[in-house]
Amino acid sequence: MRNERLTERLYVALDFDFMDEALRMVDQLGDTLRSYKVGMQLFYKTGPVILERLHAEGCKVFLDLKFHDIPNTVAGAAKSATSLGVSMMNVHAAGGMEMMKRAKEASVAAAQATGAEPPLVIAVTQLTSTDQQTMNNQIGIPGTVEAAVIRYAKLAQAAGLDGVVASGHELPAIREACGEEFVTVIPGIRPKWAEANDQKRILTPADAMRAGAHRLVIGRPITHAADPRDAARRILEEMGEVLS
Ligand SMILES: O=C(O)c1cc(=O)[nH]c(=O)n1[C@@H]1O[C@H](COP(=O)(O)O)[C@@H](O)[C@H]1O
Repeated sequence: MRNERLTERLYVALDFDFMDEALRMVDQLGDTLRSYKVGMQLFYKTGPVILERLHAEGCKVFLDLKFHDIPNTVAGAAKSATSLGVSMMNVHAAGGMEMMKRAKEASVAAAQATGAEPPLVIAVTQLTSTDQQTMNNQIGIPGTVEAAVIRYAKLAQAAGLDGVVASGHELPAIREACGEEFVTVIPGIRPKWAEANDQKRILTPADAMRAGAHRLVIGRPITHAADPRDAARRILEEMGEVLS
């Protein structure tokens, strides 16, 4: 996976209200980037048609709906999402072993039924907007964020999932606990020139690549930039410098 082209290792988060805005961004970015993340904000407005449009443009799609429900319901959701041809989807690790296992199994079965490549199913660990104080005092999980993330990552791996979404801060510990092949998808990425916004556990693109990230997810530093294409190019350059 680390041999993938650089442009396939950066997913742009299309957090927009309307399909037109999202497609305008894809058009603006052109062939600079071809991998996109569609999350709740856009998908709940447009439904699957946004995925059809992105696939028709030859783009890869990470469907980020963060499933978290009883195992049977999540298995059904994973089956439906797989039928939409996405290349990656996520569930909350906090849903537990059976939920994650059923999601992966349902996804593989749905892909096999049509002869399609099964999407990666990955687990959200602790959100990058959560700091230790929030996790301990509000959510009620004791200990360090890193310990909580590692526990979730090991659970996801035991459930047969392909990887996790986590902040770059926990990357080295995840690699040590789960091995090099376990996919790490890293949001909360902020180049030095961008604002943190609501993200708490952030890393620069270069630091995330240095720490061994498989894929980065970046939204506002690109989509809210005065020149999104230039912002994307600068980020790809920063990632590339680490790899060269
Ligand atoms: O699952 C995710 O993609 C995700 C997990 C997480 O812990 N933190 C996180 O920021 N994300 C998503 O990654 C994207 C980050 O966007 P920006 O903060 O604009 O770069 C958003 O679409 C979030 O929903």
